[in-house]
Amino acid sequence: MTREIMIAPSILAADFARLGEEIAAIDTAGADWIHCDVMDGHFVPNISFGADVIKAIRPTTKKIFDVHLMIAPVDPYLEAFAKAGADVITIHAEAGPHLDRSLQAIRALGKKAGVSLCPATPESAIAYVLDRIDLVLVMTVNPGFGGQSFLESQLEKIERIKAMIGDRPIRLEVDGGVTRDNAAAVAAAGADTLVAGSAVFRGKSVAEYAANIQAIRMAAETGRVTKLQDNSTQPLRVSEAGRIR
Ligand SMILES: O=C(CO)[C@@H](O)[C@H](O)COP(=O)(O)O
Repeated sequence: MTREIMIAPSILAADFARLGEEIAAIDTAGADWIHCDVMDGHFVPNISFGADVIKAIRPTTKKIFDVHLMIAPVDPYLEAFAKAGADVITIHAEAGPHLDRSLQAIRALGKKAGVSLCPATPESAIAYVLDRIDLVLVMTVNPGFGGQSFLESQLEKIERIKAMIGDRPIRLEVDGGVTRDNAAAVAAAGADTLVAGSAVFRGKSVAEYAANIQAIRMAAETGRVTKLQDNSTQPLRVSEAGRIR
């Protein structure tokens, strides 16, 4: 099944001092989803923000809030993120202790459930939870920091997961080091939802963010890479409300 490409800028790369304005800017610039990276300094070696920040920024946009929890344990915090306004809650297969139970809890809270795999984790980790998920997130860097280089080794894993998904209504999201230069390969491997932090938030203006988002989208949709100086000429196309489909 071919799905519409969604671009999900990671606000980890935004200016935190102006977070609300930055989210409004990427909304105007054509972001489909808003990707929120939650880090606990335990599961990953960095601390970002928690449910209170998500609650505070929720009113700045109507776009889907795609919340990626890089935390362990996760179960005690699911309700807080659901109440804060997350639409999709993605947890790590490695975070434990009981992936199946946590995924059921996310759906019981009325949210879309996602599962993420670190680069060293094989796709077999999700074999028995496919009926419990709405999204798989393949990490193409080791989680914890923005601005790292894309791990090419993960392309094969994306292809394998795409085959496992088959016709199931599950989105295949890729996160880490995604740029206009590798977006075509990522989409060709089977990804339909592309997270990008540094590659979107480079520049300062809404126009620059829009050009960055459009260049990633064009590469993913057409397989053609847009050169940096060319992208201001590309028409801006925003998908309809960034719905999950
Ligand atoms: O979850 C993570 C990192 O742990 C990602 O969402 C990165 O924040 C993406 O940033 P770039 O690699 O695109 O700069």
